[in-house]
Amino acid sequence: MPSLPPSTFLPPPFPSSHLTFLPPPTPSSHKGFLHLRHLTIGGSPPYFGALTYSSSACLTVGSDMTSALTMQDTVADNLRNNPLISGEVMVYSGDYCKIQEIYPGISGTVIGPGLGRSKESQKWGYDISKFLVSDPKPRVILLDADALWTDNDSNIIDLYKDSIHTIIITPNFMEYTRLVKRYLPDNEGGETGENCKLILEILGVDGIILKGEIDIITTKNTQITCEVNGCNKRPGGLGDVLSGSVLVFLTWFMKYNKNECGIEVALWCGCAVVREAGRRAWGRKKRRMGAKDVLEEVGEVVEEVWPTFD
Ligand SMILES: NC(=O)C1=CN([C@@H]2O[C@H](COP(=O)(O)OP(=O)(O)OC[C@H]3O[C@@H](n4cnc5c(N)ncnc54)[C@H](OP(=O)(O)O)[C@@H]3O)[C@@H](O)[C@H]2O)[C@@H](O)CC1
Ligand SMILES: Nc1ncnc2c1ncn2[C@@H]1O[C@H](COP(=O)(O)OP(=O)(O)OP(=O)(O)O)[C@@H](O)[C@H]1O
Repeated sequence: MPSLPPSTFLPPPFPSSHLTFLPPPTPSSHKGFLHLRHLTIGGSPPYFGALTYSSSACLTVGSDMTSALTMQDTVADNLRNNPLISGEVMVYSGDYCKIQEIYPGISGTVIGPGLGRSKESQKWGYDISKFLVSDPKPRVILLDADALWTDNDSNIIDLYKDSIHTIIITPNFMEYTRLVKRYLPDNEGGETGENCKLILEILGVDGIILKGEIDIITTKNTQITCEVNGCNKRPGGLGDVLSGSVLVFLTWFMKYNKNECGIEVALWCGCAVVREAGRRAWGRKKRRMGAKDVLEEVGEVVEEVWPTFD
């Protein structure tokens, strides 16, 4: 009987002192100030689960408040029943009213989980992206899943090229393959790590997490891997848990980091936490493990690696 692989969370592939960027708990901070507010955008039927996983991960990792924006009332109703989504659940179908109201308080956004690939949902994602990109205050924006879909006349990702914001993309194997085909057609057989660097430059983004058996993290300055032991099953939704988790670590890093290191540290933390949570969920549930079980472990992992003291 194979036993659970051991935890390989620590040491990280950089000095452990670089892990010390999480906000110090204090009893006096007001809502959204210390652990920040986040926004997840996507979720069209039948994919509202993806948006739920991503938003829930934000809160479980430690966000003060997470809001969600979707295009369908039915999706919004489902999200409203999720106690982990403590912020507004908004439906956008024609004007930016509500998102404009809350956006000034948002530190970071994920766009894409369950967004869908139909013409209608891609156009919706494109319109929202125009709003996100045009905001004059630099923020963190993470493009995941269907925000990376490239079979359109106008691709969402092209809007984010060289923007003032910190832009991260988190493709899975297929999403990455499509990006290489679209943006590096002559280099399809190229070495993966090398192609990641080229894709980063062509897209004009700040970071790429290529998810897989090993997560390859590429930034403008470096490339590292996250090889923390994970789970032996790939239930749908793990990538969504990853996008919400990475978002929170990165917004914390942007606000609180005082070490001499780059954003790859925050990206690695998000990947490592989800992989370690996956290892624990696998140990507990084996074949019946789902993304929800991983989500349940994420907060424990964060607390063990970065304990809070009263
Ligand atoms: N709960 C929800 O609501 C969730 C909703 N989600 C939403 O689902 C939608 C579809 O997303 P996706 O990622 O499944 O679609 P896509 O990119 O076409 O990949 C599928 C194809 O890729 C292949 N394939 C995959 N990995 C491979 C590998 N390593 N190596 C080789 N092949 C590999 C695989 O081939 P197969 O293994 O089946 O032969 C299959 O054909 C999307 O809208 C997303 O937002 C998800 O977020 C999940 C949770
Ligand atoms: N072969 C693998 N071995 C170990 N971990 C993996 C493997 N493939 C992916 N992972 C981990 O699973 C997580 C999600 O990656 P995955 O490729 O399943 O994303 P995804 O397809 O976008 O997920 P989703 O189902 O949410 O769309 C990442 O944390 C990644 O590190």
